[in-house]
Amino acid sequence: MVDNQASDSPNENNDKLDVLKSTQKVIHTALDKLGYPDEVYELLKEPVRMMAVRIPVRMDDDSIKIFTGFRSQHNDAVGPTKGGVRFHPDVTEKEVKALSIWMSLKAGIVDLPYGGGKGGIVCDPREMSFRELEGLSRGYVRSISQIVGPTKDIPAPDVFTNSQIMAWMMDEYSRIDEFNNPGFITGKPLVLGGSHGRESATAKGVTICIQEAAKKKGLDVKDARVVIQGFGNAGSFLAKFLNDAGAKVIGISDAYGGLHDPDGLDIDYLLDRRDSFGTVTKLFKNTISNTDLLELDCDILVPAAVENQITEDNAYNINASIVVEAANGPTTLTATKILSDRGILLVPDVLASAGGVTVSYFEWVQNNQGYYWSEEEVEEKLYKVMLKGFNSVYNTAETRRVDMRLAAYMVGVRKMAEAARFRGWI
Ligand SMILES: NC(=O)C1=CN([C@@H]2O[C@H](COP(=O)(O)OP(=O)(O)OC[C@H]3O[C@@H](n4cnc5c(N)ncnc54)[C@H](O)[C@@H]3O)[C@@H](O)[C@H]2O)C=CC1
Ligand SMILES: O=C(O)CCC(=O)C(=O)O
Repeated sequence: MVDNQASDSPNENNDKLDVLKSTQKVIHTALDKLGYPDEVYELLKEPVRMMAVRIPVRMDDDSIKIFTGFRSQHNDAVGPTKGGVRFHPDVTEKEVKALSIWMSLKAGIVDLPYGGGKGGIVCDPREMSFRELEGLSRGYVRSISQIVGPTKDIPAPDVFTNSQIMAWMMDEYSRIDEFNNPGFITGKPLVLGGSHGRESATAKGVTICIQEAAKKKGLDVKDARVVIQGFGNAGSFLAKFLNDAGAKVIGISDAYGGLHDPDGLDIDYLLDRRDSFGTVTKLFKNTISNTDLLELDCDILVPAAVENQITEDNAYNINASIVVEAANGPTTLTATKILSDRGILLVPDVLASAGGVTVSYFEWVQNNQGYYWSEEEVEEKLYKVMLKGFNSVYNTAETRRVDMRLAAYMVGVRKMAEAARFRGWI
């Protein structure tokens, strides 16, 4: 039996889905286990900076709509903050804060010279035109321009944002700065200083974690049955990589439902038919719910969509021996404990999804030096970084007898705490 970070009392039901509270709880436990005093927790439990903005956008019908956006900078002791921008109707200030804390932890685990940042806008880009999205992207950059920049805070893509949106944001920032500034943002198109391999980097990193986790469980990926929730940037590339590696992808889903075929889905066909928001199931009559998808009998389950998908309500019904979190925050703390007690190996988000920010770092380095790397160089470097991150978390979990999430927090928080101490902040 390993030590788990969570044990909620029954009257704390809402708190269990509060991603900020739960991440604070694990940070506290991780710092305690590492022997840091309480001041360190007081510093790290909230972002050092949080900006809320109101963005007016002229819509296609000539009306003006005001959108709410956020940029959270968790901690910049190690270096500039870094993290994606999410366009989603469910974005909240608390969620963006938690997402920025997770970015700090990722940077610590894969040893990047960054702290964590994250942004979000409350909107549904699936219902906006191309021109309205451009107005919103540019308006967001104007609103946050004072606190971001290539040596301050570097945005990137996340849910429902892509390389086109990064291009508009880079162009707007370059106009404000009166200087062509590709290092302001990552995840750009290649012709604007993007990096080879960034688009598929998150899925590549997840694939490396799956391969390593499978070895630990004595499972061969090419014999594995895989279920993936989410068919966007992370989920669709992952389906492709695993399918190409010989695994049988038997279930995938998007926001509207899931597809299941115990003999394996035709991934190349689905990739061809998905839209730019990762929607594909609308084209099919025989779909299953996301709830049923998560409970399918499989070897490897990958939540690659949104938060709070595996909770105490379904954790006992998860039918996989390995769960690898491509999404940020898909499993609650209570569910983490249930899965761990059931002997399911859970590779946590802050490790598994760190491939994206790793190649974003490579993109920023290439922009700063004006010298660009081949796809092979990027892949080789990403593999080394992810393997090292996986091993340090796995070994910490083994030696400290804690679950992989707590181990990842222990590895991730240390660099930040040390940097803050050397700077004389605590
Ligand atoms: N894009 C990146 O580089 C990185 C993404 N992530 C995380 O991976 C997850 C997925 O992100 P992306 O693939 O980039 O987003 P995306 O926008 O490309 O795709 C999102 C997918 O999730 C589905 N989805 C949205 N809401 C859903 C819901 N309520 N239930 C079920 N499915 C839903 C969408 O239909 C789509 O298939 C997020 O948690 C994100 O933060 C983590 C690290 C890096
Ligand atoms: O590529 C980046 O800088 C950030 C990616 C991101 O937002 C994430 O890992 O959640």
